Amino acid sequence: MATPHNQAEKGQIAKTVLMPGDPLRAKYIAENFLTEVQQFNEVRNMYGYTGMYQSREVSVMGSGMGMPSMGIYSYELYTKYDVERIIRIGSAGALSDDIALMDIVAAIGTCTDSNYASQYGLPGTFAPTADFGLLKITDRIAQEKNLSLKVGNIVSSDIFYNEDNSVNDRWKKMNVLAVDMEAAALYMNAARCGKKALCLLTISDHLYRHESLTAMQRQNSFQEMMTLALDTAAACEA
Ligand SMILES: O=P(O)(O)O[C@H]1O[C@H](CO)[C@@H](O)[C@H]1O
Ligand SMILES: O=c1cc[nH]c(=O)[nH]1
Repeated sequence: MATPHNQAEKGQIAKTVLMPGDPLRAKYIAENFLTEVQQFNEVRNMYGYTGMYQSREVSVMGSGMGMPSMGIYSYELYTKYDVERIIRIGSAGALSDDIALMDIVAAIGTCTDSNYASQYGLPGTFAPTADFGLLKITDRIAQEKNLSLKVGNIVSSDIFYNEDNSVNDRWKKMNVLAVDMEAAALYMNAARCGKKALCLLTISDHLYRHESLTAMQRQNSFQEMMTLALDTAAACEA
């Protein structure tokens, strides 16, 4: 049953999986928020765990950085392990003047500079979008918790260190809120596999104000996003 990247047996992974880029963030969630935790993967140190949260089974696994890595892990979860929904919980750089450090962004859609969609041979440009049902649940929970959730478009880039600063200006002019590196591959895999996905991002850097979170702010604000994603998972159908 194992894949080249995941040693789990079928049945060891919950229907809903939270995916941070960093496998140590997955470990942190398992250790601090889940009970009855079982580790299902350590291949390449891409840790994966299943446990209980509010009486519901939830898994959490790292995706690694970039679309090829997210592409592999999410495709395997959807197609080999019968996972129904994946909620990415990542960090992002803000483009918009209306977004502040520690804000949580929910990506209703994601642009990309990657050619990931070329595999589908489409006669035009594909628009990767979040699952509306998941997004509605997250938005409702955020309102109940009085959290500032910014819902909008993002861009998933293949390039972290871009020497051309004008690239950000051009996305910003299209009202793109923030930059990550994985959401587009996740949304495309979900669409292709007939599954559900949502990407939540905590703003760790502002690319115009040149601000970034301290280690302590990072930990606290990521915890808000983690509980928002876990509460969303718990509110989903089994
Ligand atoms: O914090 P994560 O989820 O890794 O997300 C962001 O951080 C990494 C870059 O530092 C990229 O993976 C980007 O998408
Ligand atoms: O600037 C940033 C910060 C986090 N993640 C990104 O992809 N870019």
